[in-house]
Amino acid sequence: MSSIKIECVLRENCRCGESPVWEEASNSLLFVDIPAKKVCQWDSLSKRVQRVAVDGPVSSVALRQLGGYVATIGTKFCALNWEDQSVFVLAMVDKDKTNNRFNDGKVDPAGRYFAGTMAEETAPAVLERHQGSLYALFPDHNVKKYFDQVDISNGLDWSLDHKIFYYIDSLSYSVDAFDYDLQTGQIANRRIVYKMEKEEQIPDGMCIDAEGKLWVACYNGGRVIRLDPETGKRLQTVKLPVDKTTSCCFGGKDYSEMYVTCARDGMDAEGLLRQPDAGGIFKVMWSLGGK
Ligand SMILES: O=C(O)[C@H](O)[C@@H](O)[C@H](O)[C@H](O)CO
Ligand SMILES: [Zn+2]
Repeated sequence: MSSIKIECVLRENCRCGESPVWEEASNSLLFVDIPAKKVCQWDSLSKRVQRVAVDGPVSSVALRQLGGYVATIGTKFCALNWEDQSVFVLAMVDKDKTNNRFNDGKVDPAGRYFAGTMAEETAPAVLERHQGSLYALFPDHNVKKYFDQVDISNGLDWSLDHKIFYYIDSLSYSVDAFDYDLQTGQIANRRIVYKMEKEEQIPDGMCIDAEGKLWVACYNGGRVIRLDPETGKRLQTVKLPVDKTTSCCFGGKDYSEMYVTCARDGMDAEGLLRQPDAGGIFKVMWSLGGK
């Protein structure tokens, strides 16, 4: 067994930290604070943070090939110019659903920005149900709608051979898979690969590791879990000192570390006293010997 070290690298007090993305070129971690309407870039070398305020709840951020970023803000797919902090709207979805916003999003290996929507919450996981849909912004800026009836569109990623798309609708309490066609961006044949156990609570953000295993952040579960999508078995549990773990990504040197975001919203005063690092950015490190 290898040993694990967990460290809060940034006490950012995010209301709802989300969408951690490693930016190799700048050795930094990008993330958002959804209700605080900000996109952040934490430089892992200088430890400095840059924050860009936007005009709506920003639920995901991704790297753009041209430089700069793309982000989902409110119900809009946007381009974000980091230098002058300007936002350019690329497309809008759910025009008939004024209470909706985007939630988690990620870019597929062919440059399609997948992101799903949800009704705005009145409290964490309390919302009008079945209001969300899953979309993708294609490189030509056309938007494709995949399906609707989503409660809380959340974690997503692709298998290493790009033939499977993994997806989480949080209130289904499962991690699902679809066949994926990278050429066309089509999905098919939805099935469940993992059902959450009770203490694991609500499945939220997700990423895949170099061995093709899935890592799922468990909101209210204070942990990330490693799953084998082929057998449907949980392989590992990594507990964090905060309950509202929202998402995870690999980063750092050779992508050997994991970054985990979390939330403060929904915690009472006593909870915040017990978990003062809630809303911070956590780093998980494995000692030599791998996972
Ligand atoms: O982080 C997200 O994906 C949502 O925007 C959050 O609000 C929580 O996940 C949700 O409340 C728990 O399901
Ligand atoms: Zn999420």
